[in-house]
Amino acid sequence: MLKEVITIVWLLLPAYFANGSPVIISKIILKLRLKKHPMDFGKNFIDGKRVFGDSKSWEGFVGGVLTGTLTGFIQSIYMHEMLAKGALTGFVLGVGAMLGDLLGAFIKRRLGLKPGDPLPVLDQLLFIVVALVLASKLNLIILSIEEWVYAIVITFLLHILTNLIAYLLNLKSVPW
Ligand SMILES: CC(C)=CCC/C(C)=C/CC/C(C)=C/CC/C(C)=C/COC[C@@H](COP(=O)(O)O)OC/C=C(\C)CC/C=C(\C)CC/C=C(\C)CCC=C(C)C
Ligand SMILES: Nc1ccn([C@@H]2O[C@H](COP(=O)(O)OP(=O)(O)OP(=O)(O)O)[C@@H](O)[C@H]2O)c(=O)n1
Ligand SMILES: [Mg+2]
Repeated sequence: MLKEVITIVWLLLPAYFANGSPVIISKIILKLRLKKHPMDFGKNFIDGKRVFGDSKSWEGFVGGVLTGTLTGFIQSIYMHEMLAKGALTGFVLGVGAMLGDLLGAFIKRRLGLKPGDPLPVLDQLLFIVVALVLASKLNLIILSIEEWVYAIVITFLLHILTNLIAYLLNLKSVPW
């Protein structure tokens, strides 16, 4: 059981770090009094609400993808595997995580939820589902049904834990 958990967390680590990094990157940008650039350029969707909202910035997205890529690259050094494959897998998991997060924000805005409002399950899981679907479509990571179940349960629990930590560390204004 523990072996499976560690294997899955190791596999998903680029997506985890990609998803967690915008929180830290945002804090750094704020501390440096720099400006974040919203991915929707401040525009509204046809329903008159913001497309994604100010919570989705280009800096966070690019930072997340770079963090995922770097994580995959470092993993392949540690595992003495092909560096290019590790970086590519990290890049794909990073892009998938950021796209999943973006899709979540799009859905939440359509539902009239403000940035930071909770949407349980979607908040915790959409990023990893999109990352894994993208990685499997590109034949980089193919999980069995059992591994999918592990991935969903572990991510759900880790997301709650890390968001609580981020809140306690004053990195997020909400613990979710
Ligand atoms: C890896 C294993 C087996 C266990 C990890 C146990 C654990 C609790 C690690 C703590 C990770 C950590 C450093 C937390 C600090 C708080 C923090 C900054 C969390 C990130 O933000 C929370 C959340 C944002 O999600 P949301 O935008 O969707 O609301 O991120 C959720 C993250 C996950 C679900 C995956 C778990 C995350 C990790 C294991 C590591 C997170 C890594 C970082 C935050 C470092 C980012 C690196 C750079 C370069 C800034
Ligand atoms: N592409 C991204 C993703 C996240 N973030 C930063 O990371 C924080 C936490 O991300 P998340 O929890 O996904 O956003 P929420 O604040 O919950 O907003 P939303 O309801 O849109 O998910 C965001 O507030 C934002 O400061 C960012 O700048 N750019
Ligand atoms: Mg959130």
